[in-house]
Amino acid sequence: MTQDQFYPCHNEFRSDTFTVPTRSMIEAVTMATVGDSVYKEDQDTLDLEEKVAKIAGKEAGLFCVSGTMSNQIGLRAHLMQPPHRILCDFRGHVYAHEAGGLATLSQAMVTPVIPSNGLYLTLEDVVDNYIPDDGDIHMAPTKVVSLENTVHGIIMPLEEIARISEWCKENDVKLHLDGARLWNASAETGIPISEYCQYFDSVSLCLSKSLGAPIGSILVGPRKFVEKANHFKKQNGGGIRQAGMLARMASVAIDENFGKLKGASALASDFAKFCQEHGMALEGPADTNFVFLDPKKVKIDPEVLQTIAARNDVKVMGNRFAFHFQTSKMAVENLKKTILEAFEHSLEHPYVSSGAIRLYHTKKA
Ligand SMILES: Cc1ncc(COP(=O)(O)O)c(C=O)c1O
Ligand SMILES: C[C@H](O)[C@H](N)C(=O)O
Repeated sequence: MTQDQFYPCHNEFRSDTFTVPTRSMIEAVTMATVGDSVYKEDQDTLDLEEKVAKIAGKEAGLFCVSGTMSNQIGLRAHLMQPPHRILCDFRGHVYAHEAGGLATLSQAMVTPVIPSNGLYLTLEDVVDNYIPDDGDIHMAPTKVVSLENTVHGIIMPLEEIARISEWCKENDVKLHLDGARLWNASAETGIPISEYCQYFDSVSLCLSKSLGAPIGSILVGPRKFVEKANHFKKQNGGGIRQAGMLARMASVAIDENFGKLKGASALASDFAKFCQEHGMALEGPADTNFVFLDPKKVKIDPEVLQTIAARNDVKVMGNRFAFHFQTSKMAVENLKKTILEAFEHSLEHPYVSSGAIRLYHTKKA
């Protein structure tokens, strides 16, 4: 990537959601169909839904404006009659970052579980926290287990997913995957998306994160399930009219950028190694495109980090550093300079956070 080819987000480490449409995506818009996708009359949208459903090995797909929408309407479509609850990782986006949607749209309780291995949920974590539907009127029974892969950039092993899936089937519990970054896991492991998805009743696959599409996620699952989820999509204002332009861009994103995900992970691994070599502890392994510093051990003041980052022309947020196919190597070097300066400052002035450690530290976010 030469200087004049830098993407506007080349120095963006807050999230891979900041990736921007490529020239080919923008050019594709001029050929997009313009049917009304609420009436299922937009061919490009139908083609994208079918394409991703096929990639996932599922019957049907539903284009949604966001990952939050595809997760929340998917979980809602699984949940029939309150009182009920979902079980998920305490870091799970469906619980931690979707504005309490489970409580409002699904009237659901949540069991947020801290993984006993510190990495990802195991079957034992699920069984130890599951509430059976046994008539006990004090309880809200567990009706859905919602996993996330990757979770904080960590790849959940297929074997563990298979164990949880088998148990869910035996116990009449639905299994959903927030697969916002399943693409990243698949790129790293070489395991096809469909092999991961086979274990789930539903999967939300984001196109607007590491793949670089401007908007969109696809919820995949059985056709009847997707039809019901579409009902909730419309109910919540997600019925988009001429979605073909967005669908076209997303389709190009899949075709052109999936192969670039490993490169982003390589940049993340390099940065993780740099941090560790300079005495900074990670919160977990940098399996894919995220590096999380352990905020309990690396006591960097987020505001100090932001000030130093601005001086070095990089954008950061909290203790997470995101890498994507539009990240420049120059920006990674500036990030290393930034974190080193902030870490050295913290050794003299350790930061103690008050309240929950949150991903969003900056007032602007
Ligand atoms: C793991 C995960 N799931 C779901 C979402 C929601 O996606 P969106 O921001 O498009 O609502 C995000 C956000 O990037 C995410 O990180
Ligand atoms: C957490 C935030 O909502 C967004 N999903 C991100 O990963 O940046």
